Amino acid sequence: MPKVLISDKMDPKAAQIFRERGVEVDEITGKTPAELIAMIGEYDGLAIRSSTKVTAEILAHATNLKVVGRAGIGVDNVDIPAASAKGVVVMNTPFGNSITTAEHAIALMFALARQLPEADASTQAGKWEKNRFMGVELTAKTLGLIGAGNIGGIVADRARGLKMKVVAFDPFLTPERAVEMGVEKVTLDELLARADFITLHTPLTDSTRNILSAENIAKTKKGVRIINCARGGLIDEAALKAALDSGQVGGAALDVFQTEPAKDSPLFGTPNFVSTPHLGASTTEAQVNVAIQVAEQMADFLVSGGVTNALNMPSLSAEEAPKLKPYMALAEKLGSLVGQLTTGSIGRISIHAEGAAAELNQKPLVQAVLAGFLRTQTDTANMVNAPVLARERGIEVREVRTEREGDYHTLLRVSVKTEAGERSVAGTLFGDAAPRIVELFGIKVEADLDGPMLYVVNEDAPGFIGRLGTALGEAGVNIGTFHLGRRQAGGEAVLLLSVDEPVTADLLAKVKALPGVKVAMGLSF
Ligand SMILES: NC(=O)C1=CN([C@@H]2O[C@H](COP(=O)(O)OP(=O)(O)OC[C@H]3O[C@@H](n4cnc5c(N)ncnc54)[C@H](O)[C@@H]3O)[C@@H](O)[C@H]2O)C=CC1
Ligand SMILES: O=C(O)CCC(=O)C(=O)O
Repeated sequence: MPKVLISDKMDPKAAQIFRERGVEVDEITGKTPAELIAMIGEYDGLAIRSSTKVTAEILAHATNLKVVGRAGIGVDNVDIPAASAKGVVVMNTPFGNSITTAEHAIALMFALARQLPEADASTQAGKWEKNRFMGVELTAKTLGLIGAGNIGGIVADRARGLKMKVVAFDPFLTPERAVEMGVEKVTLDELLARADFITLHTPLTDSTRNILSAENIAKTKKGVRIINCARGGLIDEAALKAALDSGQVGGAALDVFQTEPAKDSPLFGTPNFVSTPHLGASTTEAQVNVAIQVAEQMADFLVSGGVTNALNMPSLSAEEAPKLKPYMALAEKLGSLVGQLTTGSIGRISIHAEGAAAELNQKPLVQAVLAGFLRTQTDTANMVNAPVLARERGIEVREVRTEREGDYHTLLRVSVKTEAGERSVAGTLFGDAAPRIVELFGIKVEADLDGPMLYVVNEDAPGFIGRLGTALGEAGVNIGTFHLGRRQAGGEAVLLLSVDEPVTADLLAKVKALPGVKVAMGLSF
């Protein structure tokens, strides 16, 4: 039974779903990195929010870990390259807390416009300072949206309901989507110059870090009010403090900080500064949503191989997964076969699906071929990191589909382009379940690829098989299965033999010494 650790506070629905779906679950929150390192080895899945930092060091000790599930959106607390290198799938729940977070941004905008926290503190202190707190209306003001994705889109919708004009800076926002959202797409400089309120809704990346730098804050309209419910690091906090002190910025509300938990900040106590402790996603509704979603996604993956909302794997529904399973095994074997039989650099790998195979989700098949192929070059290759490794090695990957059936009702062909030309292997499924290779470099064969194997190319001549059998017998090697194919009578023939022991260099030397042998290699699957 797979076992999951919930290491951050999560709605109890998550644990309930894991149990109902046959996944054992421990809820242990508030552990230090060292404590997590000590315990992570026993878990297949790790369900987190933003407190647990899934570092390369923790992943290095996660010997059984298959999936990290983030009950939320931002995954900047997960080292995704390190997870991918280990073959650990990283999932998030991209929509479960969007409305809640957008509402928090709107709440903070009102808090700034009417100085609600300060007015509340003053009133409760018995001061009744009616003349001190003069607010501004939101109606007809310009809201500058930096990042117009899911949350930005909801904020824009609510702001338009408040009769605000919304301008948006987002390099990936299409003009059509901007029209649909009712926002005006502008450059960053234009937004800075025009906005009365600025709200940030981008992930933290190299291109967004310090997007509100001292230089950009200086370009804003005097008295602008700034809201950040996305990620600390988008705003230069020292520059924000200086701009609040000088009055360039009329108010700022931060839900997120460069360093969290933010227990101390020069911003604390600054007039017109409002803060919340990363509460953007903290509503009952959002936490139930993300808890249910993360548990369902992780259970699907651990129990039936379904992949949803993964950041480092193509999606695969829980219904598709069992159907794809034997194809993935075939794809991986074909990739491995072609990798073991090819020497020299590979410029391109093409994966051609024919007949029933062409109707399937191709992405996981392609990744399985690449993983099988690359594992012949590096032990670290897996389904998750294979596309990145292929790209790093300059291998072009092509996908071709032909729905029409050929000789087989379903066929996968893997071709590699080398300096010596294009070579291909092909395989099918017998009874829709058992992978069989049916073509090897243009020669028809019919073989299962399993365990240690001996691959021989020889001139087709009477007596050869007997001599090979004798050589193997004399070396004490037992033959499991024996598959033979040839281009034409008397031409080039191919032999694939499964043997009970790995093929040794000694045995290969003996086989190579037999008359007519052109190639002899040991393979393993
Ligand atoms: N405070 C909280 O509790 C929460 C914070 N968040 C944060 O909110 C962020 C946004 O979430 P979603 O809207 O769901 O993400 P999203 O992926 O739907 O939208 C992000 C938008 O940022 C845009 N973008 C990327 N680079 C940009 C750049 N250099 N300049 C301007 N725009 C850029 C993208 O094109 C995209 O439209 C998340 O990355 C997460 O960090 C999310 C949920 C809760
Ligand atoms: O889980 C939380 O409270 C934080 C949510 C968040 O920051 C996110 O989903 O990106």
